[in-house]
Amino acid sequence: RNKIALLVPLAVICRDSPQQLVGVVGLEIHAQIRSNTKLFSASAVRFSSPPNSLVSFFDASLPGTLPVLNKRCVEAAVMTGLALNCTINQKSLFDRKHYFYADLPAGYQITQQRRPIAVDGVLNYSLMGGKKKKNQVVRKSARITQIQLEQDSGKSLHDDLQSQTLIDLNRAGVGLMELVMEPDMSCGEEAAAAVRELQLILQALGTCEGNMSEGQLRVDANVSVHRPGQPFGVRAEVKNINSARNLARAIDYEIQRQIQVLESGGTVQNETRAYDSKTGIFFLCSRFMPDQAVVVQEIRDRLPELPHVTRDRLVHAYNILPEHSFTLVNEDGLVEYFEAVMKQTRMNARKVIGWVTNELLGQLKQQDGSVGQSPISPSALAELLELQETGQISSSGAKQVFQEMWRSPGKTARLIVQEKDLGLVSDTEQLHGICQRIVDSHPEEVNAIRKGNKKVLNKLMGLVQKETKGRADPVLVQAILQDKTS
Ligand SMILES: Nc1ncnc2c1ncn2[C@@H]1O[C@H](COP(=O)(O)OP(=O)(O)OP(=O)(O)O)[C@@H](O)[C@H]1O
Ligand SMILES: [Mg+2]
Ligand SMILES: [Mg+2]
Repeated sequence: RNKIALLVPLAVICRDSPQQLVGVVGLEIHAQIRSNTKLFSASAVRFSSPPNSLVSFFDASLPGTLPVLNKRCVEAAVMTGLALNCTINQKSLFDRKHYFYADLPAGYQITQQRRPIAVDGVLNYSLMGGKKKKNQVVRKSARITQIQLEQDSGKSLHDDLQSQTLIDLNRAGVGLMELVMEPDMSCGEEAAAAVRELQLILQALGTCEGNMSEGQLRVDANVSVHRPGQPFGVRAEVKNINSARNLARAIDYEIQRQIQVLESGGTVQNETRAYDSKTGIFFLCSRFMPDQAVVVQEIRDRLPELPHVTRDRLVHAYNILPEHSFTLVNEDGLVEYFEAVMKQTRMNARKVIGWVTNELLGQLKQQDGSVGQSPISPSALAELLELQETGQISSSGAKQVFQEMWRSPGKTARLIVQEKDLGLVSDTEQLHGICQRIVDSHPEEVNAIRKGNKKVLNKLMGLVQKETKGRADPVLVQAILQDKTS
């Protein structure tokens, strides 16, 4: 069950060329449904609880117990299906998938195969690419064959010292959505971008927490290679991947491996699981209860703003670049932070983006922190930006203040400007004096300016700023220097 992929960082270029063998990738994604109770029983769903403390008779498959379908799980799957442009089947059926494994006490998993809850969807996602590489948003899509509701299995805990395996059934019966996708992708980078987008959508919907390292989102990658125009090759399955980055690496490694196998005259083996005989239908026999009805239209009305809509909205509302909308949406809490700052400052959005993505994210990345842990609140940052915007401090001064605010949380920008004497020097007389000294000591530059080389003026402005440690009011300095060199 635990095929471990050997991970070697390799990049596969996502490009079609008629002679070359290229990768074909289809994902199966298991998303644990965010719900208080399991799919068919009232046991609680919780992580890191004592082993076997969340197990009802049904979860342990004791005879005489019956499943009761959890409405919340159905709603989550319907909502996810709607967000992914699926058709919702008004009537769907459960099937039994029989296989024998210690952490599956019934000997079968209740899943959906023939008539799943949602079908025919599409996941739209984007990559950073383009000719100049990585500065253009390239839009892609991958079709979703179906979304099926199914039970999670228990967990096997291997005790190597005593060479025995212990079973924890806390996870047995937790609701999963399996998203089966068409083989529409061609390399690891695409798969990773698609999974990241899906993760954002699930989190926006609240139907799955989407944490890959905790196993809430598990991705199996089916990988094959072929020559474009030819039928697909035999697929191998790569499992147990715990991050989007490792997913990309594992897929690219597998594509390269298969290309090498084929080019050296070998054949790719279809590595399938031993336990997937798909027999038997399971009917959920229950009386119709009106309060248990799931109304698709009601869920459609409740859909929250999805990540691609958020990105479009940000681009239009603030006139920012598409790539910046990706940065904002990708970082948990950053959209809210940015919009809160925007409400409280007159500074232009693109300048604010610079502050948020360079200064704020830069600091957070250094400390491996999240936006929620920023010692500088949106309103504190807005206050600082206002000082810059109204010409009370220069942009380099503002950056110094930012660093100081980071070090001493609670101190306002205004206070730091006072304490450190970082305010802009706009005392005309004082600036006149400084400018005169610079003009007197640089006759060649002044001559060049008088002959029409206006660029040299910037050099003089730089010298004034050097003398005032970047605190001179740039507008005033420019006016004074222009006057003195005309
Ligand atoms: N030639 C191929 N190359 C790459 N991927 C493929 C190819 N053919 C099918 N796939 C992908 O394989 C996956 C098949 O998933 P599906 O759940 O239907 O069957 P399974 O893998 O046999 O079942 P299980 O759920 O037990 O893993 C899909 O994601 C599909 O896109
Ligand atoms: Mg599979
Ligand atoms: Mg499958």
